[in-house]
Amino acid sequence: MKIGIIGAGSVGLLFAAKLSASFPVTLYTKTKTQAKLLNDNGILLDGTKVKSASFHASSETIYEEDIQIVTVKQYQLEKIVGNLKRTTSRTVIFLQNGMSHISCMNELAHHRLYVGVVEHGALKINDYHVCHTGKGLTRLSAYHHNDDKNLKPLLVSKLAVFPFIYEEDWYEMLSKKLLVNICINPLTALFKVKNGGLLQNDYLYKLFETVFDEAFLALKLNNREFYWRHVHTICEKTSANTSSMLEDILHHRRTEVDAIVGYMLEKAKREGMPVPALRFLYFAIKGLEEEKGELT
Ligand SMILES: NC(=O)C1=CN([C@@H]2O[C@H](COP(=O)(O)OP(=O)(O)OC[C@H]3O[C@@H](n4cnc5c(N)ncnc54)[C@H](OP(=O)(O)O)[C@@H]3O)[C@@H](O)[C@H]2O)C=CC1
Ligand SMILES: CC(C)(CO)C(=O)C(=O)O
Repeated sequence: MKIGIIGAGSVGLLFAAKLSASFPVTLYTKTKTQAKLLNDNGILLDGTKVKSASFHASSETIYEEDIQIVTVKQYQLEKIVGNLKRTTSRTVIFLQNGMSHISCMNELAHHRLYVGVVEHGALKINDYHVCHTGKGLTRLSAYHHNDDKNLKPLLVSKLAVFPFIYEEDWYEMLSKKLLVNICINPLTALFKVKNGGLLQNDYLYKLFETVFDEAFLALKLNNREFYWRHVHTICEKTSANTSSMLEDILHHRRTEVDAIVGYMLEKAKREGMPVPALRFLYFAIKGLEEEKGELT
């Protein structure tokens, strides 16, 4: 079984490093320069060159392997989706944060589609060097087509140090992660605090809970206590983290606010549900993105 990984950023490089130990992997880069660097040097994982079964990098967009794992950011998906529309049926796994990628998956109904949640931490050091900053697992769930012979080798592969877990309900799986990201990311980016800051400051804690309640209602989930405990626990466990949204703001990069809060605003609008705290957070983060650190 051959695996294609589309996007050679933090997650793409980590997945290529880990999966190429057991499977033939093609890593699709955005530029020819990065493909050449990867083919010349291989992948460095935490400073050590990875021993690959068969690894190749390419900037072509042929995507001919049995499984394609898409690791670009949500706002970079349009081109990839366009390319995937033209390829014949294969197994395609989307690993983006947030939930707005679901709408573009409806354009790819001829593929066997999966969504995933990455609970690892990955940090790209340069075009061929990645650090595995947090050891976790990857959850996968069928968007449609749950009887897929291509996926089985991945799920049962003996990648004990890089496990995959199958989840029955994709909506519940993505909603759980979305709730975590919507409660933690925008507030930490706005107030420039580590994740734990939301638990230590009584006023930020009130905002944290307000955001949770609006998002929980808009997602139309049951069992508030279960989800609240989940979000709380992740915030405690990652209390020393700088959230990815705060990192993006500090480095003057585009954030994933559209995929996270933007998705929720659209959903609430369709349901006719007022979500004032989420609206405020959305525009606050868009405003910070535009500021680029300069005094105006
Ligand atoms: N990093 C992490 O620890 C985690 C990340 N995630 C999620 O995974 C997703 C990916 O994150 P991450 O890897 O950090 O993001 P990165 O920005 O590091 O990686 C995305 C990569 O895709 C490349 N790319 C963009 N467009 C194309 C294209 N058309 N063809 C090929 N490559 C392309 C980008 O190039 P360029 O930069 O030049 O645009 C970049 O190298 C996000 O949704 C994120 O939220 C989830 C959990 C953990
Ligand atoms: C879980 C959390 C909030 C950890 O920082 C995260 O996923 C992120 O920063 O994007």
